[in-house]
Amino acid sequence: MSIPKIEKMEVYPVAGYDSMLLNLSGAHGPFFTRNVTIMWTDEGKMGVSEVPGGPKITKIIEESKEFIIGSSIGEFKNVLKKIREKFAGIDKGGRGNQTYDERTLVHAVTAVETCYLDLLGKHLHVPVAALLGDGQQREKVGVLGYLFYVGDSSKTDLPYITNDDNSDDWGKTRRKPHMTPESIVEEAQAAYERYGFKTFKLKGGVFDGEEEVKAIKALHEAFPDARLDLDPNGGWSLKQALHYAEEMKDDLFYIEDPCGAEDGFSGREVLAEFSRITHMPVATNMVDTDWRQMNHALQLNSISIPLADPHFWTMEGATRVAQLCNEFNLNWGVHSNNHFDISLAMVANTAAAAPGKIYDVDTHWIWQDGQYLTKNPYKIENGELTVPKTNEGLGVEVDLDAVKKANKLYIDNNCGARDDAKGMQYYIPGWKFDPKRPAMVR
Ligand SMILES: O=C([O-])C(=O)C[C@H](O)[C@@H](O)C(=O)[O-]
Ligand SMILES: [Mg+2]
Repeated sequence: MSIPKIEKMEVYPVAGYDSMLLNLSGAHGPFFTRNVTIMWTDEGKMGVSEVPGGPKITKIIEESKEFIIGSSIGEFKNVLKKIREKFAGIDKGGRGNQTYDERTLVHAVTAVETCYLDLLGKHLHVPVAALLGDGQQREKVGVLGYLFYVGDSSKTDLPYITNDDNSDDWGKTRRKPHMTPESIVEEAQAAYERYGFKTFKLKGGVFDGEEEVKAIKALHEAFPDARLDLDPNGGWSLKQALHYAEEMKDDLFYIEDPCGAEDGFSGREVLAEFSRITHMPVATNMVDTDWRQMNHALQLNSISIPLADPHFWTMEGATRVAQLCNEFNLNWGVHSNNHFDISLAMVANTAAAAPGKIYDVDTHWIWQDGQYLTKNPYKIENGELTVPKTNEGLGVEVDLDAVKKANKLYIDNNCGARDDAKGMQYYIPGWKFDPKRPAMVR
């Protein structure tokens, strides 16, 4: 039997439409960007991946071609090793202070790794989940409803999308402003009706903490059985975090990055103090984003729910974090950014391979649902994604015409990496990011 070899590879920087979602980093612009990579084998099969956008990541994936073209799908780990060696040291600044990860190499390695895994799964007739860690653990993966405060895009002259989906309340409401506790509940209700979520996460770090506490209390009243999470991305001081946590202790199921580095102490140290005082389950996608940080976070007992995004841990790395969580009595979850349906398939397969009792995974998909780059997108039903054991590879068929259209949208609008300050400056002239102040508090 011959082993397929990679004959061709293309990286497509792509853009899709987004709502004016608010967070500590500011306001999402009208377009979100991603890098879609496609590899073709000499047997004519396609392997696909999706990672965060921006030209720095595009460039590394492009410059990795020399190791990829001509390799067999069995050689993928050696290829990844060569890429890691060639670009070692380029992410010296780490993930940065923004809500999103500003590294480049981890994302580029994920882009390449996922294409090979997709091809291997197709070649071996198994889902990617079966190739990761200890193999596929489940077919159903719980997903949370990711709620955001949404700004009034009509206050800007930016080309935000409106009226793109009038099929139900969720489609209608997701492009409208949501700035009060009542309106956040309406958002949750509409999302629940379409997707059936059992867990909701509210993105905080937007208003003064007291206001966000009100939104959580309103959500708890409206959905008394739902598991709730609030994530201000480390924007509160330890003192503030302790105060708000006390107020929400009967409402939250867990809390995410309530505080972070301050006064010369690392985020891991400060979260360790928070955890010890409150005994609350604490999730993070900010302080244990690589193994060195994870080592310190574990020694300090800083957190109990590492959110291992496969886009910045790689699919194999995120599964390894899940194995560790399972052995060490931690709970594994997933972080996300805006994404298309290829990433949805990546998250579904990784979570399907995560052993033990995992938390409902994050996804921004509900804000993009309808903008498909595949012909058979995964669906969220009853708050779950399904990865059938009969799937092959990621379980999606890429729609090349749709990818090319999304690439044109990226080029025509001069898109690049994410910048949430621009949209925010329409609300507050001269607005600048401050990792310790909610976006609307200036
Ligand atoms: O859990 C998180 O921190 C995120 O999802 C980070 C994202 O950057 C979120 O803040 C967003 O999309 O604005
Ligand atoms: Mg977070």
